[in-house]
Amino acid sequence: MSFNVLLLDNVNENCEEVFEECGITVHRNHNLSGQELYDEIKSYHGLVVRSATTVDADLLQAADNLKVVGRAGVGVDNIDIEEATARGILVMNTPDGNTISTAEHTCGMILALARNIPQSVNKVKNRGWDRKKYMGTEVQTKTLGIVGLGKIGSEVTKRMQQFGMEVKAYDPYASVEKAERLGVELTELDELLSTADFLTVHTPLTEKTKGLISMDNADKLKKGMFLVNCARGGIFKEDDLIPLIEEGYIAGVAVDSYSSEPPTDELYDLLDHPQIITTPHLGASTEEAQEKVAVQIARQMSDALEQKSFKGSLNGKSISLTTNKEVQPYLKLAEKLGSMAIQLAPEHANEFSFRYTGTCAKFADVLTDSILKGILSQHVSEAVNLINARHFADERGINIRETTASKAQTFNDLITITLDDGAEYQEVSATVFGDNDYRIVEIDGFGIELQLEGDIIMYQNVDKPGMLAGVSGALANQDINIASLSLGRTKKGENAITAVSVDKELTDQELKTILDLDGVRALQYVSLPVD
Ligand SMILES: NC(=O)c1ccc[n+]([C@@H]2O[C@H](COP(=O)([O-])OP(=O)(O)OC[C@H]3O[C@@H](n4cnc5c(N)ncnc54)[C@H](O)[C@@H]3O)[C@@H](O)[C@H]2O)c1
Ligand SMILES: O=C(O)[C@H](O)COP(=O)(O)O
Repeated sequence: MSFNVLLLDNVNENCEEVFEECGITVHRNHNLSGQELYDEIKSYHGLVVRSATTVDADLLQAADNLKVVGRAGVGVDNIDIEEATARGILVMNTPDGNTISTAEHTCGMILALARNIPQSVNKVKNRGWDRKKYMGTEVQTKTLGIVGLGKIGSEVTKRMQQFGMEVKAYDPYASVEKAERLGVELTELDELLSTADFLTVHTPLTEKTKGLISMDNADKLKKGMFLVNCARGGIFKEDDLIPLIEEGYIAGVAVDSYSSEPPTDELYDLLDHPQIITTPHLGASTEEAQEKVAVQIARQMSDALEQKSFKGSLNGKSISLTTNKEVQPYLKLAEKLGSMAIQLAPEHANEFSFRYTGTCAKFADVLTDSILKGILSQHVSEAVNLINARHFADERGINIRETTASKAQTFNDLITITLDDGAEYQEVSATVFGDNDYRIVEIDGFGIELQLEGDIIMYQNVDKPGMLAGVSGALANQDINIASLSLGRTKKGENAITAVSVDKELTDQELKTILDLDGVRALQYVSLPVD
C-alpha cells in the first residue's frame, strides 16, 4: 500500500526527505485551516504538526483515511488523543528531540530575569541610559526551584548548577535515586515555593499543574522570587501575574508559552508589564531541535505506517507490541478466542473474564486488547484495532476481569474466557502450538482439541453409541463434509461435548437438522476466519 502524509506548521524540511526516502508521498501546506483543512485531510494517511494546528475531534472526524498523527515536538495538548484513540488513529511525538534547546532557553530566561536583559536592551535601543534601574542579582548561591524533574527539568538543573545555584525540585513522580544522581533535593511543593529565589516549571499542563501559582497561594511564595514558564501557558495563572508583581510577591516573570497562541489582545496588554519578559514560544526553535524532531517523527511515522515499529506512540501501547515476535502468536490466539467467545455469549453479554496462564501471562494487557478486538469486531461497525478496542468496550459497558497465573498445568500457555451465566457454554480455553497452530483445548472443563478456525458446531449429548453417527449422517445427507472433530466426556455414559469442524458455512435450516436429532442439546455454531 502506498501512503501519503500532510506536513503542517512549518515542520523542518528534513521531514520531507526522510518520508521520501521511505517511499512515502509528502505534501506540505502551511496555510490550511478550517474547511480547507477538513477537505484536504481526507486523502492523507499521516499528518505532521507542531503546536500551531489544533487536531481536534472535528478534524479527526473529517480524516477518513488517517492512520497516524505525528507531533514534531513534545506537547500533545493540541491533539485530541481520546478522539484519535476512539477512531483507531495512532498519535506519536518525539519526546526528547527538543529537550536541550528548551533547557538552554530556560537558562537564558533565568539569566535574562536576573539581569533585566530584555528591558535594558529595549532602553538602549530607545536611546535611554539607566544603569541604576536595571541593577540585577547574581544567581550564584541562589536557590532554583524546579517543578517537574523530567527531561527538560533535569537539563536545566545541570546547567544552572554550573552557575553555582542550589537546585531543589518538586516532582511526585521522580525517584529519589534520580534526584540524588542530579544532586537535587526533592521537596514538597509548599517548601519549594517558600525557599526558591527562582522557580521554573517543566511539567505538562494538567488538572494538577493548572494555576500552580496564583494569588490563591501568593502567601506561600518567597517574597521577591522570580518565575519562569517555558512549559505550558496556564501553569501560572496569567490573570494573576500583574497582581503578584504589584503586590510585591514576585519580582518578575519570564514566559515562553501562553494559554492562547498567539495571545489575545487582553493577554498582550497584560504581557506589556515591564517586569514580565516574553518570548513567542521559542523553547524548541533552534535549527538543531527542529531538525531532530522532524527527522525523528518522519522515521517513526514511516515505520508505523509500514507496521515495522511503533516507537513514540502515545496511544498504541498494545499496537507497539504487535511487531514483537514472541507476542504475535498470542495476539492472534487471543483475537480468535475473543471472536469465538462472543459467538457463544448470550445477546447483550457484558461480563467477561480473561485468564492468562503460562508465558502469555506477562502480556496480559495487550492480549486483553486483542481479545476485545475479536469480541468487538463482530459488534461494531467501525474498524476495531488494538488502539481503540478498550474505548469501544468502555462505550458498550463491557466489564472485564483479568487474571493471570504464571504456571500452566497442562499446556505451556492457555487463554481462558469465561462468559456470562446465560451462555450455553461458560468457559473456553485455547492455546497455540508452535507459531501458528491455534487450538481450542477445553470447553467447560471437557478436554476438546480442535483448530480454532472455520465453521464449528458444538453440542452436548449423553455419551452413548450412535450419537456421532446420527450427526455425521445428518451432515452427509446435506452434503456437508466434516473437516475434523473432537469429543470430550466426563465419564463413560455421562455427559459429553462434541465439537465438529465442517467445510462450509451452515444455514439455520442445516443447523436445525442437527438440533432435531434425538439426544443433541445446547447446539452452538461459530464461524471463525481461516488464515
Ligand atoms: N517551550 C517550548 O517550546 C517547549 C519545548 C519542549 C517542551 N515543552 C514543554 O515542557 C514540558 C516538560 O517537557 P519534558 O520533555 O521535560 O517532559 P517530561 O515528561 O520529561 O517531564 C515532565 C515531568 O513533570 C513531572 N510532573 C508531572 N505532573 C507533575 C506535577 N503535578 N507536579 C510536579 N511534577 C509533575 C513528571 O513526573 C515529569 O518528570 C512539557 O509541558 C512540554 O510540552 C515546551
Ligand atoms: O511541546 C513542545 O515540543 C514545544 O512546546 C515546542 O512546540 P513547537 O514545536 O510548536 O515549537
